[in-house]
Amino acid sequence: MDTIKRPKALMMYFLNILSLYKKIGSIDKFYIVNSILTVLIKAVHPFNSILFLKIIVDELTGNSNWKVTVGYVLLMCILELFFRSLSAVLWTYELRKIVHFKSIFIKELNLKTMSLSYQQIEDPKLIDDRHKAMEIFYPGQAQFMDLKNTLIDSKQLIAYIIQFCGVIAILFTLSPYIFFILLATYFISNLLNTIAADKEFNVWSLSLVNIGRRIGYFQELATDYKYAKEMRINKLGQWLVDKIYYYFNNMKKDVHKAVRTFTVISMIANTLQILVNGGVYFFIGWLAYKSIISLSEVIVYINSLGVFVLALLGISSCWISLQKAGMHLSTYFRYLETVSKNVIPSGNGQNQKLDTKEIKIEFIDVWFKYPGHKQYTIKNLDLTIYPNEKLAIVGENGAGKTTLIKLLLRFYKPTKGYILINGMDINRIKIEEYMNIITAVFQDFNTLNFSLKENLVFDNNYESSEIEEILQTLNLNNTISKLPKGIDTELGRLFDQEGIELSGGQQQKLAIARALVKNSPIVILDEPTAMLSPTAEYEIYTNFAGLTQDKSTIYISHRMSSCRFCDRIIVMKLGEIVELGSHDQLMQEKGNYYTLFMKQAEFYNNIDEQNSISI
Ligand SMILES: Nc1ncnc2c1ncn2[C@@H]1O[C@H](COP(=O)(O)OP(=O)(O)OP(=O)(O)O)[C@@H](O)[C@H]1O
Repeated sequence: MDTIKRPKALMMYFLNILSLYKKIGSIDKFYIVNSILTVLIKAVHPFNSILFLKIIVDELTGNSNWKVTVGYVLLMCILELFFRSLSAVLWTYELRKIVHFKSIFIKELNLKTMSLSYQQIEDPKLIDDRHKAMEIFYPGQAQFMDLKNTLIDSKQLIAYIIQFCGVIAILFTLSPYIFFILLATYFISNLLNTIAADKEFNVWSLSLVNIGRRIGYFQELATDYKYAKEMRINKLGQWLVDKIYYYFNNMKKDVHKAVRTFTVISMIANTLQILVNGGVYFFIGWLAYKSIISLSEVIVYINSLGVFVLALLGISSCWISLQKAGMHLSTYFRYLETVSKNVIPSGNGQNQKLDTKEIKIEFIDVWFKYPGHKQYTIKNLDLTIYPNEKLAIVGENGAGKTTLIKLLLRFYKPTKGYILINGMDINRIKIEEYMNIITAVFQDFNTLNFSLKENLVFDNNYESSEIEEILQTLNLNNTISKLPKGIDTELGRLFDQEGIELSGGQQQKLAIARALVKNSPIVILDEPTAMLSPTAEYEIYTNFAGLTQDKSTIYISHRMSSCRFCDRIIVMKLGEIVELGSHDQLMQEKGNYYTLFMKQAEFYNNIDEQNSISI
């Protein structure tokens, strides 16, 4: 839970903003020069009129030389033009660069997220950190911080402090007492505003970010095409709209709470400032009335007081927004520093070369429980998958089949035991290299709103003949060749009216084709064929076996008949292997496999009799 603890926290926020500038400086040094110039121009600008007005009034009330007076007026205007033009140029550069930095930072954040292990991206703490880190670039419901405002406010703060010091020096010459009263007012009102901002920020950070995420999610459910079917079939429209409304109401309450405290405290601070400023104006007037100060001095003091008030307000609002930004940047930097669990500690067999010609996979006494769970999902598992073997895994729902695959894919590490490939612990192989030797298609595979070709190869280059052969084997080539743009046709109509919607079965074939195009020596199919008819599944698996002759393949299917072509079949129950052998062996044993197989055969035979559908 992030709450502000001073003064250590303030120092940390300050250092965070400094780190942000350091990071930006490493991308573009000139931006730092631009920032320094911006601060100087902004700091000095108000003194142009203060100084020249005094000189002009002195001239008018003294020598009264109109030529000199006009000269001063012209000089003041030229300097004013110079300050404004330079500010505009610096501002344009600033805005242009902020877009550039945003794109670099978002890229960095995305790469960081992609580099994290599967287990890490499931961690709610990390999900929260990522969400807050992204908010820097896309300020959402929670309105935490915006990169643009942070960069601008940090420069403004320094400029206001310089202005403040300048006018304080001028006001000191008016009266040291006035100086101290103004200083005390500044500290008290700033303190009050900071307390108000803390309270407001805590409401935002502790409550609204979560509500904001929820609302975002419901919004997605209501508008995203992929949920449209469920929403309509189950008539979820009103239910969802009510939920969004409910959370907006909750948000409203928290916003009211935050804003009420902020308003009351700010009003006290502002009243204090107005009273003190009024007192000082009165004092200046009295000094002029008593002829203690001249007309030009009255103008200088009044202008200085105006700059003092603006600088004070500026310091206060920048200070508040920068505290939020500094705090938020802590999460941002923490997220960027999260070490991926995929990274192998140095000196741990890193960079060992793996012979990928013949792959032998060994599970040695593997036990696994999901993070935060007490029960083991995989128990006491010993298994060897021999080079080019076709292995099927069957078992009831929840038996641990997919979990076993997730361990082999390094989404999680075994709690106990080892998984070896050609004798090497898989967790010692570089993740990029590892992902080249293994591929998988899951039940919940995704097709993307890109072209069919991109869905197959992403950004890789493959020979067209290789892709053709695979598409032909999976019976997809006919469908694709009839399309006007062929393999370049976009999938889905989200971005292209001419895009196509594939049937569930065609999508599954596409996902399998994608895995085959990757040409990895280990291929896993975790029941991606559920939408296919038993005949189509059987055909695909048999053709698939032909395409993967020189690969180690693992199949998970609830259709026993589809596993018959495999060299061996393992039956899992409650995380353990309870049977292992070829189809014939297991049928002879008349154990779990036999029972499952016979039940399904009976079921399909009944259907067959009724509907003349054969498996
Ligand atoms: N991310 C997770 N966190 C916690 N528990 C999980 C997670 N994923 C799966 N489980 C649990 O682990 C057990 C095994 O799940 P798994 O998906 O491996 O089974 P399965 O044999 O593939 O089942 P199915 O045939 O239904 O796909 C189940 O009890 C499931 O609830």
